[in-house]
Amino acid sequence: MFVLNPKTLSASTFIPKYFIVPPRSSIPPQFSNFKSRTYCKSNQITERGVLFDTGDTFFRHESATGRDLGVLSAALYKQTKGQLRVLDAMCGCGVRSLRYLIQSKADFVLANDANESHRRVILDNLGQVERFEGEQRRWVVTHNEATRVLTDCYLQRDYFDYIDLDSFGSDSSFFLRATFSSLKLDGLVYVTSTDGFSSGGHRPFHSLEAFGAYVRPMPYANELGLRILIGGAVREASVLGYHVTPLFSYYSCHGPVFRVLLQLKKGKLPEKRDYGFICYCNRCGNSQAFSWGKLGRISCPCNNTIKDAASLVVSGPLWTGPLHSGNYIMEMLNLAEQWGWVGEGAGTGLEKLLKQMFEESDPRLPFGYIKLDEVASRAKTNTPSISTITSALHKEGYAASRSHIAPNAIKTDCPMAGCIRIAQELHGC
Ligand SMILES: C[S@@+](CC[C@H](N)C(=O)[O-])C[C@H]1O[C@@H](n2cnc3c(N)ncnc32)[C@H](O)[C@@H]1O
Repeated sequence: MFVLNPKTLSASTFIPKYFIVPPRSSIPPQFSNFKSRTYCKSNQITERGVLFDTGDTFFRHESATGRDLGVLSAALYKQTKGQLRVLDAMCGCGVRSLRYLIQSKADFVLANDANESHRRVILDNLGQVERFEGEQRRWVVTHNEATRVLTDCYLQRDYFDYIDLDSFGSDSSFFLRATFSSLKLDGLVYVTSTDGFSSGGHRPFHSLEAFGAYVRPMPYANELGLRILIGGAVREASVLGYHVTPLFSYYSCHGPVFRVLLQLKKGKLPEKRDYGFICYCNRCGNSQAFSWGKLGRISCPCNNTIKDAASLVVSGPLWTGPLHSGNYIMEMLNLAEQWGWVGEGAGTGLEKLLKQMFEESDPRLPFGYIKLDEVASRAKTNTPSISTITSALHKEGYAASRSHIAPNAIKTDCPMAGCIRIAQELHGC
């Protein structure tokens, strides 16, 4: 699709064509399903002190935490790079665009939604920015199909610092190549998937199409949802000669919603072992990650071999590396503290989440999580409490943490047999 890479050509000025709105008939049929689903009738809502109207657009209160994380990361970008141009490619009522302008102090936001009927509510919401700040307009609203907007920006060498892709299902994969083409190097993409069927391994051929990963049922399905989303992005970036790494990954059961913040860099993935396959053994409950070279020769320490396909399950290729950067999560937590979003009187949700993400970023912790119900059923005991089993694991020198993805699970480098033994010892067996 893209032959020239203008990022490597000299920069030139251009006249943005954002106001050109194509007739609806120019939207390809696969994107014609733009009817807004009204989850919340026209009403005014305040999110972290920002007032906006949801109109008749698709809006979910439950996504507020995902929006908080986006706003924090965009603000950190602005603080470190000194500039911030955001493309909110599927803006709905424009709440994110508004928050990027007001809270992240974006220099410019292009708010796009293919559904033209959202125009009034988006304009009203973003119109507040000038009313309160009395400054020149820093935003533009368009109603194009997202790939067209992204491709136009790429062709005009109008690169963005931060692109928010908040699409339905597994659609985001469709936009990734055009997104990476219109993003600055070191720029950030905040991408969403709501495809819980693929991560559950219920439609491996669909996940293959959408994310390039053949996924089969495994106990840590919701982590797989994040890993196939990142893995799909790694694949798309590599086609263009780039690589991406996640700064944070966030799962919310409301939807479900999988969100990752990716940073674009030039060249190949530095750590090849971060992209590969994972294998789960139904017989012993252990998991392992492995690269292309070992595919076909995989066996489990319990002597289960790939020939016993029913009990040794392989998924991939997908992202097998870290889900978060610990340092980055700390920076987000510090900023959230400065803004009064965490700490005394701020509610515990965001603080708890960021602290759990920080714990999960311990490099000793492998991919996946172990559900304590599975430990209990293998150990034939009652389910141990998370705090008891994690402190027992720490005492034995293992790394162990909660998982923000699954409330009744732990992440640990202790093999399943060790967890079973500890659970039995805790119950005096
Ligand atoms: C999940 S909603 C966005 C919600 C919004 N970002 C928020 O946080 O409230 C997805 C939006 O994408 C729009 N949309 C769907 N497919 C699109 C496409 N191909 N191009 C542009 N917009 C699209 C829909 O009209 C819808 O408003």
